[in-house]
Amino acid sequence: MNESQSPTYLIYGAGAIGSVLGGFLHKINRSVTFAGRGSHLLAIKEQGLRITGIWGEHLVPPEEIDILSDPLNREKRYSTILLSVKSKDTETAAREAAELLAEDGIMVSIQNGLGNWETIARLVGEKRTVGARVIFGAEIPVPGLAKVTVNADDVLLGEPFCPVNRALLQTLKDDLRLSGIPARAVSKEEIWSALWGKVLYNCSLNPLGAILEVPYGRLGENEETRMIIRGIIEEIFLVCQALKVPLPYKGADDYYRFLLETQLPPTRDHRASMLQDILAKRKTEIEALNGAISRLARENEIPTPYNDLLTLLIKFKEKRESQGPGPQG
Ligand SMILES: NC(=O)C1=CN([C@@H]2O[C@H](COP(=O)(O)OP(=O)(O)OC[C@H]3O[C@@H](n4cnc5c(N)ncnc54)[C@H](OP(=O)(O)O)[C@@H]3O)[C@@H](O)[C@H]2O)C=CC1
Ligand SMILES: CC(C)(CO)C(=O)C(=O)O
Repeated sequence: MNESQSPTYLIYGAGAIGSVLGGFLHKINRSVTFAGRGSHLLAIKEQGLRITGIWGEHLVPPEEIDILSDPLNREKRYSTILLSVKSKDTETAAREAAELLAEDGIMVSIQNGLGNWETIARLVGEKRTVGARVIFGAEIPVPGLAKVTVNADDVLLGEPFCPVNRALLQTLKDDLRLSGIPARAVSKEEIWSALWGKVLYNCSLNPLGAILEVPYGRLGENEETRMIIRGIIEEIFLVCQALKVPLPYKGADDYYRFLLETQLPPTRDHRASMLQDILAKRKTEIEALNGAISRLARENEIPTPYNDLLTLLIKFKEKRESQGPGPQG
């Protein structure tokens, strides 16, 4: 991007997080195109996109909603693609979006879990791949409405593999901040460390929240769930040690305290995205979270019974929700 050009944003996966990011970028008059599917996309096309919650109200009226399905939009090449699909859809969505990415553009993974950055890099090249750590919460309570529920820290952006188009990366960070979303650009080491830090957080809370069907806060209040959380964390630290992953915490004890005392309080009322997936009968991101930990642990001969069990229970719940409870309930 040269000085005179403005970024062109494509939100690939206009669900909860993508709608909030796209809606906020629209608020500061950036060029934003939405790619999505289902009832939410239909609703924003017909009635516009409404954003509500802790960061205030905003409406993108229907006449200002730019949807990728417009044939002219499919001819365009976008400078900055924000990939905001669930991890199970990364391969397909990134492959589709790769066709629309400018040669010197960036594709930013706005996702939780392990493996997404590598998949994107395989499809668009390491020089166009950017990682993000997002730790604000968003939901779609009804189609057409995106609600910002909680915020635990700034959005972090960084180059996971090698230098990318830095002007675009800086512009994205500046645009997010200008729009009202706290964001920072960080080094390669910090973005990996932040991704794994978020994996620790999601692995500790999401499957338990989804299995027990309670908000995050309840998991920290009960001795039983705290014991399980501790087991999950200790196993992930063993895997990180074996893989030499630079975690932003000194050890399992240190992180356990940080989770309970610092990270949990501002997100106490949040229902894990994994719980929202189960309730909506969607597949979860367990394979990119505890499932990925179990796989990496097996490769390194590390026993991870807590992560293995939670992965199996979530898979059972996914099937039960999609196939129905059966005669015994
Ligand atoms: N929601 C949250 O609070 C947070 C989420 N995250 C992470 O952000 C990522 C996105 O999560 P979230 O916004 O909740 O997910 P959503 O399911 O709300 O949004 C993803 C959207 O992308 C659509 N989609 C999937 N594949 C394609 C495709 N090939 N083409 C077009 N649209 C597609 C989905 O449609 P369909 O539903 O039909 O599959 C869905 O509408 C995840 O990795 C999540 O872990 C991170 C922090 C917080
Ligand atoms: C919303 C958030 C950031 C929890 O704070 C999350 O990561 C999730 O629900 O999976």
